[in-house]
Amino acid sequence: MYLELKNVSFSYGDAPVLTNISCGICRGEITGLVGANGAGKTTTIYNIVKKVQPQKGEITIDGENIRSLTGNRFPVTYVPESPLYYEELTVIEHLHFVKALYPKSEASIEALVEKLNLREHLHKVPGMLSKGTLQKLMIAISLLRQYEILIADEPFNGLDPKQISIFKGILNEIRQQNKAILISTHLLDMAENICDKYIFLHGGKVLAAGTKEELIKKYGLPGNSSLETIYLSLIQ
Ligand SMILES: Nc1ncnc2c1ncn2[C@@H]1O[C@H](COP(=O)(O)OP(=O)(O)OP(=O)(O)O)[C@@H](O)[C@H]1O
Repeated sequence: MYLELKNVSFSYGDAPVLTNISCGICRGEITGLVGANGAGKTTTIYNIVKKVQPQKGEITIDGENIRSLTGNRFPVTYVPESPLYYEELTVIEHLHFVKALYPKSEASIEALVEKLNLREHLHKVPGMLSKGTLQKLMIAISLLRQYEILIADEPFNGLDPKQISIFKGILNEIRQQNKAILISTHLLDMAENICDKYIFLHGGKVLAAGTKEELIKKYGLPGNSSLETIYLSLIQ
């Protein structure tokens, strides 16, 4: 595993949210972090992107604790669930700002603007953007950083079918570059459509993890079971 969570537990105050989470993601794969509302997907991501710290356990990348990977040595980029931006900067100013922070990143502003159909919005501030266009700005920003791991929290929120298809194409390119991808979603058909592996979170615990075929075999389910069938049979 490239990124690994080992027995991670986390509470907000006294309320335990994650209990002994152990799982990981590999390079060259898209892993779906799947679970119901409140299962702990965003909190797991917050622990990985260092927004919060686990009270127990550790998170490693290539065997090294993420606490010791500071600055540009921390190879994670992140698409947040709720957009984060500067009210006063336009779309193009956001892109130049992030690009300036990561001068060694090979991503090109021009290519991303083209790919994500952002050209007509370049001189607008975030308050003037639709939800989907704001989400595309968040995706563009995340891809401008230098990274080996892309983490996206409910990235399909607000995207129309064409933009979902474009984003799926981008994810495939990133997978081909042998980078690791973790996507959180409660949309099981979407996860089944794009992910190589799954981590099922339920009540702050890992219920099961693996490829669809591994899960079907492990739990003795019919060979043609959908991800939804697998998930529903496991949470019962
Ligand atoms: N800042 C916070 N303070 C206290 N409890 C929180 C906080 N943030 C989240 N929680 C609680 O932690 C649990 C897990 O929330 P989390 O947002 O990680 O779940 P999720 O799987 O991402 O859900 P969703 O699909 O609705 O985004 C929930 O019970 C939630 O109420």
